[in-house]
Amino acid sequence: MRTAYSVETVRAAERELMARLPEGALMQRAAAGLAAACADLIGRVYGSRVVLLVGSGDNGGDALYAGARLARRGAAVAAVLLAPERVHPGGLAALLRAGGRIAGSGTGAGAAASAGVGAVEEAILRADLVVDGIVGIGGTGGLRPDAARLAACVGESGAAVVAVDLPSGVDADTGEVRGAAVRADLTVTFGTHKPGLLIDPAREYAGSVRLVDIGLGDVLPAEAELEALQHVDVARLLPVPGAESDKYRRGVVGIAAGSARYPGAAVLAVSGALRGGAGAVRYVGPAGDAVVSRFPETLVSDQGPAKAGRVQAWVVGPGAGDDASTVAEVLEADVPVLVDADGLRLADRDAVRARTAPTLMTPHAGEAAALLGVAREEVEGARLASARELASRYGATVLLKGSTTLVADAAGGVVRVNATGTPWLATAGSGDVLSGLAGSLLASGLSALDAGSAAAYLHGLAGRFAADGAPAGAHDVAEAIPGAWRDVRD
Ligand SMILES: NC(=O)C1=CN([C@@H]2O[C@H](COP(=O)(O)OP(=O)(O)OC[C@H]3O[C@@H](n4cnc5c(N)ncnc54)[C@H](OP(=O)(O)O)[C@@H]3O)[C@@H](O)[C@H]2O)[C@@H](O)CC1
Ligand SMILES: Nc1ncnc2c1ncn2[C@@H]1O[C@H](COP(=O)(O)OP(=O)(O)O)[C@@H](O)[C@H]1O
Ligand SMILES: [K+]
Repeated sequence: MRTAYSVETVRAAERELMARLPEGALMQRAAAGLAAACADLIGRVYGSRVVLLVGSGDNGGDALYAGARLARRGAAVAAVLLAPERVHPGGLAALLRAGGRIAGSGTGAGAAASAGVGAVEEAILRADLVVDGIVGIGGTGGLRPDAARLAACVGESGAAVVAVDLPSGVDADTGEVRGAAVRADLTVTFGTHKPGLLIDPAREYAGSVRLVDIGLGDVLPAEAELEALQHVDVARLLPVPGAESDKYRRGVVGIAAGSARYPGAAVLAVSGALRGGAGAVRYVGPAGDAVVSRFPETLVSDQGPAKAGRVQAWVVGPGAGDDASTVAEVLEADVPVLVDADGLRLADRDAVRARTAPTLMTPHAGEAAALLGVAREEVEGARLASARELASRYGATVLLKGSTTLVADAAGGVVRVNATGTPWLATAGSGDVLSGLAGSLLASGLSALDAGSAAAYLHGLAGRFAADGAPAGAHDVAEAIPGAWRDVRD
């Protein structure tokens, strides 16, 4: 499991750890890891041109100490000081001792970045490596103008960019980016991931992320704010039939989807459900012929959901058009229900809130925006807050789809994030496959949080396998699910 902790939690853990260690020890651990990661990234340190962007906090201190290590290995290191009068004194002294200099000064100590704006920009543009130590977890609000200008200049440079702890300008706790931010090739983060490193849009600014162990793990609480399942975690969740299994024990998933206008949505939801581990897939709705001709193993009912027979979880909504009564009927069932697509629009909020069995809602950003009464961009810019808010309003588990998929429970607690997907998944019908898959996992007994996050994981992986660098249709994604499943279990 990859976990991420909020700034508040990190601060508390940091205090506890610092009290046990000699002063400065944590920063030395951080700087050592940072310098090693920089060296790995650029390959050859000796003779390389390194520019440090140094804010007045400890993030800048990390950059300076790491810069000193690189200077000792023969790099030409120049520090751009955003607030020279408040720079980390020990870090600056270490850099100067190691032969580094202050950018814009030409000679060494004493001059400020403001002494030569042109020189600073030129240094950034000519650098092999830029180390962004402007601001880390101490950042608040969007970058201030001086810092924003530097971030823009970094964007124009061909240098490799390493962010210290976080790319400056992104919100550590939420993944929101307001205004300018540094775009990094690599982010070297200390002690634990921060939620922002795993959630778009900030995740995109971070590049690849390397975690440096500074000993914080021992003092962090058991429950994180955010967690990302890995192969082993998903493998543990996936239902595997035993010797005594039969199709009912494995779970029956009911799919109430499709319409005369959109029969394909029913077929795709069934295609996902058949690969989700349930023992049987039952279909109710007007697309029975289309479903059976593609998947003869489906149990098709011409009755409504209430009379369709035994079902351990329902999926309702994909391609449902305006069939509000089926959505209402499914919501009355005392089994887990997944509500997707048109179902999200048609579901009565009070009916969802009144349910006692789990409900899993699976909106994309546009659907979530409509439910929250805000613009789509607002949801895309603040995914974590949006998923949590929706979960709380509906008293349901919410899986917010997109480049990073989030799954949040109504009661709060840890939020799961999934990043196995690929932009190739942005293709019509791939969400229908996901809802069938997640519904199937619900039917086999997983909680809404586990079913949603395991389904998102498999679906993302299947998308990668199906696309493999070329466009794939939603049905290709469904067909790649068994391969994803095997990959996870291996
Ligand atoms: N946690 C750990 O265990 C360890 C943490 N370590 C490191 O410490 C870092 C945290 O250091 P920190 O607390 O000194 O804060 P930091 O991120 O440098 O920011 C404060 C500075 O930023 C400024 N500033 C604020 N907002 C801004 C904005 N929008 N735009 C521009 N500037 C802005 C703010 O200015 P001020 O408000 O004071 O004027 C102040 O100068 C952490 O990220 C990690 O790198 C490691 O060394 C070891 C272990
Ligand atoms: N840029 C992206 N990167 C990764 N996954 C994506 C991206 N865009 C969409 N997806 C995934 O593709 C699926 C699309 O679902 P959805 O928007 O409901 O499509 P549809 O309604 O056509 O079925 C979701 O699983 C979503 O997470
Ligand atoms: K930074």
